[in-house]
Amino acid sequence: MEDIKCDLLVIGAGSGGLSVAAGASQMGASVVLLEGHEMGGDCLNFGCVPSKALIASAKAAHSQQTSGQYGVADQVPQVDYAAAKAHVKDVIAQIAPVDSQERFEGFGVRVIREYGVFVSPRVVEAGEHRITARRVIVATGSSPLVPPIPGLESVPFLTNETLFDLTETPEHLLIIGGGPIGMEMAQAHQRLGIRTTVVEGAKALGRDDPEMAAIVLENLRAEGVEIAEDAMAKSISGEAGQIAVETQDGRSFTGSHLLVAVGRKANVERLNLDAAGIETTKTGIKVDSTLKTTNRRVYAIGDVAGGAQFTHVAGYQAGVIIRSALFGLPAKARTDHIPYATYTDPELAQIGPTEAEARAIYGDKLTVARFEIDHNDRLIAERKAKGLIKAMVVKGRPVGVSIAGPQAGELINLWALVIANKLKMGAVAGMVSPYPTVGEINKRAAGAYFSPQLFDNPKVKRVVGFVQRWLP
Ligand SMILES: Cc1cc2nc3c(=O)[nH]c(=O)nc-3n(C[C@H](O)[C@H](O)[C@H](O)COP(=O)(O)OP(=O)(O)OC[C@H]3O[C@@H](n4cnc5c(N)ncnc54)[C@H](O)[C@@H]3O)c2cc1C
Ligand SMILES: NC(=O)c1ccc[n+]([C@@H]2O[C@H](COP(=O)([O-])OP(=O)(O)OC[C@H]3O[C@@H](n4cnc5c(N)ncnc54)[C@H](O)[C@@H]3O)[C@@H](O)[C@H]2O)c1
Repeated sequence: MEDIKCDLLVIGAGSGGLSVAAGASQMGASVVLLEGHEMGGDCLNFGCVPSKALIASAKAAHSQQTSGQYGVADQVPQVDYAAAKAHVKDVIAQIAPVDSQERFEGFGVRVIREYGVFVSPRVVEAGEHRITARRVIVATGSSPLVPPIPGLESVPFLTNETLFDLTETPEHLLIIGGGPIGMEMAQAHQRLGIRTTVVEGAKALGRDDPEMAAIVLENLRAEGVEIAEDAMAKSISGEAGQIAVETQDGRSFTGSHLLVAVGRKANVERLNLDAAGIETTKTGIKVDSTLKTTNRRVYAIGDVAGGAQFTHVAGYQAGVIIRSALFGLPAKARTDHIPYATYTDPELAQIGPTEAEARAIYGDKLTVARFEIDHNDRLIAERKAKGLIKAMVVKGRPVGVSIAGPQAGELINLWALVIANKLKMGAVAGMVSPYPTVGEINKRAAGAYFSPQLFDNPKVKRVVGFVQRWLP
């Protein structure tokens, strides 16, 4: 057993752990990084990157099928599913060097490719190494939740960890779960020519504003994705190539392949957290607003910390704890300025509370400004003008924004800046956007906030009338 002492021990080389290790080592801390599986974690290997690469294949196929509207004859795309998966692997390989062991060793990080296990509040063992660190950061991520649905264990099924390795073309993909994974993968497969059915126990995209989700779901259904809602999977039967999902209300759905996408579970089992006095909750490791666990020398960040499960959240939290662990400065993690997007077509993006959530919090103080994306000239030119933006505004400041439409994930960036810096709607209204851009949507939403105050205001009309009488 080799004994190692260091300033920071980071457990998990995914989005959160790598950000801490890169930042802390380059600022002069001695850092040990443990990774039991693939460098890069879920995002690079089984999550964001492969899913967005497959969505790109699907978009290419869809463009061929829909080019007739631009005067360029439609064609039936010749999809090679295995080649699309080869493209996915190639994209992962292009990004992998950024997350590689070699790159981190170049920063001076000691990378150990083993799973870490706490043996005491300050000591972690990993293979033949015993590490004592001033501070420990648990960034072990999450894994697909496999629900205890009777029969699931007796049929072959896919999760996000195996889907991107599948090269045989499914004839009919059944997906249990209509969250972001289910809906992104449903549309991607449908566009690649694969019949797709989503079996959702409650409402598809149910975490989003229902009015915004409906815009996305309508388009997915129009493209042929079958979406069954209020369809809680109760039992599963069949065999490879012929799998049936029965729902609680007696419906039955059959497909050739099954993808299970019903949420995540935090990766805590291997850690032996009891030995370190670290408590957990139902969703992950218990942390306070500074991301400290119940062991004050140990932080938890990213998916394992049980909050919003996104790569940019893990990255943001990494910055917060570097401030506190390296410089001893107080640093609290905010959540009000965190955006997220679902990369269906159209996309769905959110920051802060939805309209219903904002009404519950702010009551009469809330104003909701809306702009129909159908009136954006650039999107009209591209025949993609469908969608909606809503800004939830309190005392002139946006607290939340919802966007359903093309490039919603890009458009929400501006609001992330505005909300992070507590800017007012006037800052967005006063900005000049180049014409014709999709980004004008944001300015139009701000305009929609001010127009009742300017155009439906008798006082303004009286003042203008008065001034006009006296102006030379
Ligand atoms: C299909 C899919 C698509 C997604 N798309 C997006 C997206 O578009 N945008 C977005 O923001 N988010 C997306 N996410 C979520 C995103 O992938 C996660 O939020 C992010 O990866 C979390 O980072 P993390 O550092 O917490 O964990 P991870 O990236 O999962 O890294 C944790 C690492 O810890 C390792 N580990 C676990 N236990 C131990 C141990 N005991 N010792 C050592 N190592 C250990 C694991 O092997 C893993 O490599 C997606 C997720 C999925 C599944
Ligand atoms: N674009 C992105 O940023 C992106 C993309 C994919 C995943 N993610 C992250 O990964 C997380 C996990 O995604 P997810 O889609 O697996 O989970 P999710 O929890 O968001 O959605 C799971 C869905 O499965 C349904 N469900 C649960 N049990 C069921 C059953 N027995 N039968 C039928 N339906 C059932 C739930 O009602 C829910 O709608 C997301 O919350 C997100 O944080 C992000």
